[in-house]
Formats: sequence, C-alpha cells, structure tokens
Amino acid sequence: MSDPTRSEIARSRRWVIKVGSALLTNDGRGLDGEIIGGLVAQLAALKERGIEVVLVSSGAVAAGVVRLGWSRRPSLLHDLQAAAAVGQSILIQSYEAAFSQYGIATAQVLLGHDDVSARDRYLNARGTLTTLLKLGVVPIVNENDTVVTDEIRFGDNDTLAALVANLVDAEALLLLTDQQGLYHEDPRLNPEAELVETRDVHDPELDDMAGEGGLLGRGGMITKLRAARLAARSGTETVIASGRMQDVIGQVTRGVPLGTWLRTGKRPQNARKQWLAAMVQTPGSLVLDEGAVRVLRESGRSLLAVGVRMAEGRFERGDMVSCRGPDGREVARGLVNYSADETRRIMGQPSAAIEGLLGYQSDEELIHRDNLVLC
Ligand SMILES: Nc1ncnc2c1ncn2[C@@H]1O[C@H](COP(=O)(O)OP(=O)(O)O)[C@@H](O)[C@H]1O
Ligand SMILES: N[C@@H](CCC(=O)OP(=O)(O)O)C(=O)O
Repeated sequence: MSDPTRSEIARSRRWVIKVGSALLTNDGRGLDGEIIGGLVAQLAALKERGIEVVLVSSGAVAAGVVRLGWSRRPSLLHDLQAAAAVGQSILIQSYEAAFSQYGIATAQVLLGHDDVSARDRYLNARGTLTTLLKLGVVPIVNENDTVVTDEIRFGDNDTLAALVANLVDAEALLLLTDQQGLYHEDPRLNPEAELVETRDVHDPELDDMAGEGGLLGRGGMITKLRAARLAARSGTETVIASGRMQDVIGQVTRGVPLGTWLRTGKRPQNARKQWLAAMVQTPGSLVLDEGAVRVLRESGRSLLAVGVRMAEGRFERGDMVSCRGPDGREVARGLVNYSADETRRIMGQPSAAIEGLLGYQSDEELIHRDNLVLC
C-alpha cells in the first residue's frame, strides 16, 4: 500500500538515517545486537536498490557506561566523554561486523560543531562524506564526544543528523526512535495520543505537541522537530518512525505511509542554494574571463582556476566570494576551495597544474557547482 503523497520521498536517492540511543540500547544494558543486526540488514538492502545512505548513530555513551560497569549514565562532562570514548569503539565494531556480512565497508566519522560551521572544515567534511558515498562505503557518524565542551555540544544526534543532511544534500532524513512517530502529545504521558501522519514542517502547532526525551535519549521530539526544520533549510524531507517496526527502512524509503512525515515542499538543490546565497558577506571576488562566464551561465558547471583572471580581496578556503565578468557585473557567488593567495598562484592554469604549483591539490574546481549560486 503506497501513499501517493509519499511517492515524493520514495524518489530520494540519498538518505541520512539516524538511530537514537533510546532505540539502540537494551533498557540501558548496552547495545542491542539484535536491533543493530536488523537495521544493518535493512541498510544493506537499501544499498542494493542503489540508494546512498549516511548512518548517524548514537549509543556510544550508553555502550561505554555498561562496559565500564557503571550503574547509570554519569552527569559530569568528563565521565560522559570517557564513556563515549569507550563506547564508540564498541559501537563501530558492532556495525562493522554486521555490515561486513554483506560485503559493505563502513567508516567512522566523528564530527564536532566546527566541522559543520567553520567553512573550510565544512568543505572538508562534505568532501570526505561524498567521497565515501561514491566508494560505496557507509559512513557512520556520531558527535566527537571526547573533545567537545558543554558550550559547543550538539548534545543530541537529531541536530547532528540534520546538519549532515545539509552537508551531503540528502533528499531525505529518517529519524528512527522508540516511538511510532510524533504524536499530538507525548504517548508516555497520554497513551491515547494520536499519531501525526503528515504535517508541514513549519506548522507552529507542532511546537506544542513535541515533548522531551526519555532517560536514555537526549532531546525527545523537541530536538527531532528542530532537526526537521534545520534539514528543511536544504530541502531535505524528514520522516520520524519506529526503529522497532519490521523492515521500517525498506517501507519508509518505498513511500509506505509509516510514522510522521514532516513535509518541506522544496527541491533540495534550490533550497540549499538559497541557503548558500543568504549565508554570508563576500570578503573577496574573482574576475572571470568570457569563457568562464559563459560556462557558468549556460551549462551550470563548476568554476575552474583556468577561467579566472584576477582575485581581489582577502579570503580563505570556504569563504563566499563574488564572481564577476570582465565587464565588472556579478555573475555568481560561491564557496571557494582555495584561499586568495592560492588562487593567485593557480589562476589561469588548468586543474592538472594545481598540484605542481601549490605542492598539493585539495580540489579540482575552484568553486564546485554545488556550492555556486548564479546571480
Ligand atoms: N509528541 C510526542 N510524540 C512522541 N514521542 C514524544 C513526544 N513528546 C516526547 N516524546 C518522547 O520522545 C522520546 C524519543 O526521543 P529520545 O528519548 O530523545 O529518543 P532517541 O534516543 O531515539 O533520540 C519518546 O520515547 C517519547 O517519550
Ligand atoms: N553522541 C552520543 C549521542 C547523544 C544522544 O544521546 O543522542 P540521541 O539519543 O540520539 O538523542 C552517544 O553516542 O552516546
């Protein structure tokens, strides 16, 4: 039974799937191997269908607490960090062992606040994750708990999953938890509460429905709703569903109306570009030659160093720069892969010469087309 209104999400070719602590841990007794095995089988089937997936998994602290023989989750930051460090390797081992049965390689990706907010690191994180996807690897992301301080913690992995969805331009985000989805009220408090099947993600009524999390999880539905809105900034659709349901991943990704769909109603690429366009001031600009102006305008391709005549101002890798034609008119804006100094050394040169000129090559393009907005 496929809900036609969900056919839109069923077309998504790149998913971020987040698995919460509440689901993964066996009543606080450590990781639930059966749940992990079941999820991995579903993820392997998803990859068989040619769908790319980034997994965001919680559970490090819970697994560490058990391994250290502690009776409950500590409250001191350093204790939490120690538990996360111990538990993270157990978490990754469990996934790697399960995925290897399907011949699928995994990669551990630990991210902190700076990795998604500082623009140079944002580009690096994006480059690594998209490369892993191209290689057919399943990246398993968690917060880099051992080095974060309270001030800069995401704390809940719902937010992290949304930022990862922004980072890789995922078309859809699936938040798997211990409930069937978002209810009109917290079902722990009101067992009669009804499931919300579909809503516009920005509907203000949702704010009154979402409550806090349980003992094991962190943010409850409040952070899931916030994450869905954050993901919507880059056009990503969000579904919240129960990770305990049989073949939930297969069903949701095929458009079966399970859980709660928080609708975005924007096309991912457009939305991401709007977000980029509104993002920052431009500390510098590039003057392009006629050929480069034509390529950007007419074929929507990336900007290569060969088409740049001049670099003005001071900018760093990851800064937003303005691109102007020989007549001085702005043609585009985008996140640049090389600093102003580096750009001056490679401009006018083919990409193959970058390594010889700089001694390294981080990217072939000066501005990748995904990070470029035409004016
Ligand atoms: N309106 C609501 N609908 C469903 N669950 C809710 C709602 N408000 C609060 N919750 C709580 O949110 C919990 C899930 O969030 P959380 O504990 O953070 O889990 P996870 O570790 O999966 O992120 C549920 O167990 C539920 O008790
Ligand atoms: N990074 C932490 C996850 C934080 C957390 O509990 O998140 P979640 O339960 O998904 O809201 C861990 O791995 O334990």
